[in-house]
Amino acid sequence: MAEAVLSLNSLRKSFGALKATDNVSLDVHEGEIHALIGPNGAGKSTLIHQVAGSLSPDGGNIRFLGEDIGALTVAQRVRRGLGRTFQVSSVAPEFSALRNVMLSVQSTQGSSFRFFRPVMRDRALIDAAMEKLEAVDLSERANIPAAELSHGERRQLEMAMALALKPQLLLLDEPMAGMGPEGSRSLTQFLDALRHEVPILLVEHDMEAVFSLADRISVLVYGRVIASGSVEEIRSNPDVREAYLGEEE
Ligand SMILES: Nc1ncnc2c1ncn2[C@@H]1O[C@H](COP(=O)(O)OP(=O)(O)OP(=O)(O)O)[C@@H](O)[C@H]1O
Repeated sequence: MAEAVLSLNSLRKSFGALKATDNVSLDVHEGEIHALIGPNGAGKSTLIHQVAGSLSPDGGNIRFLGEDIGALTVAQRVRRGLGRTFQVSSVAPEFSALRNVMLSVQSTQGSSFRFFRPVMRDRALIDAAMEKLEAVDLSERANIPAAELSHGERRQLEMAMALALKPQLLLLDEPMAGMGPEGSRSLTQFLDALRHEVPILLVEHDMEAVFSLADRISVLVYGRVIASGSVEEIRSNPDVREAYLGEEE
């Protein structure tokens, strides 16, 4: 099997006596959605922050595209192709949706656009940004200031901005949160297709979405992975039912 796009090996992180990440190993391969689930406080966000680079692990390592990225900053990881829909791709509320995505596209272009005339540069940027807005079904709202978008539309915009950075992997921390049923359904469809372009590490509380999307699921409880496997394996695992799913049924 080809090397994983992302692999976490024996990752550890404590806050005082609390082991928020307790020897976690997991990986994400090309073409897959690996979902990370677990009760509140299990350590999902803490893990995502370590991968993104906003939190340093106490031990273990993180390999991304064959490279140990543990010493890299958040921005360096983004430039390597580690994408996400929070924090880094922060939306400028006064700018239109289009302008926000153009800024993301521009940040991947380096200095190459300087050699074009300004109008040409804008045309190319606009086309590239519109393509991303179309991908997330937001092109009709391209000229609306981000501040005037609905919650769901804003999440679509964040996704377009993340995709504009040409990620090799996407970290999604609760993308369904605050979406209505229709928004969740259309985002589920979108992610279903997106996995073939970019693999995804998905933290999500919406079990319907997780069970319909995940190729693999890892279950985190008190910082430890207590089970990892296919949707069916996780659904039928007695430890998982007791520790987690049972409380919802
Ligand atoms: N900066 C911090 N300092 C101290 N404790 C922290 C810090 N960040 C998280 N924790 C603790 O670490 C544990 C894991 O928290 P984390 O937010 O990663 O869980 P989670 O699985 O993402 O929860 P949720 O599903 O509610 O978002 C919790 O007990 C939390 O209180």
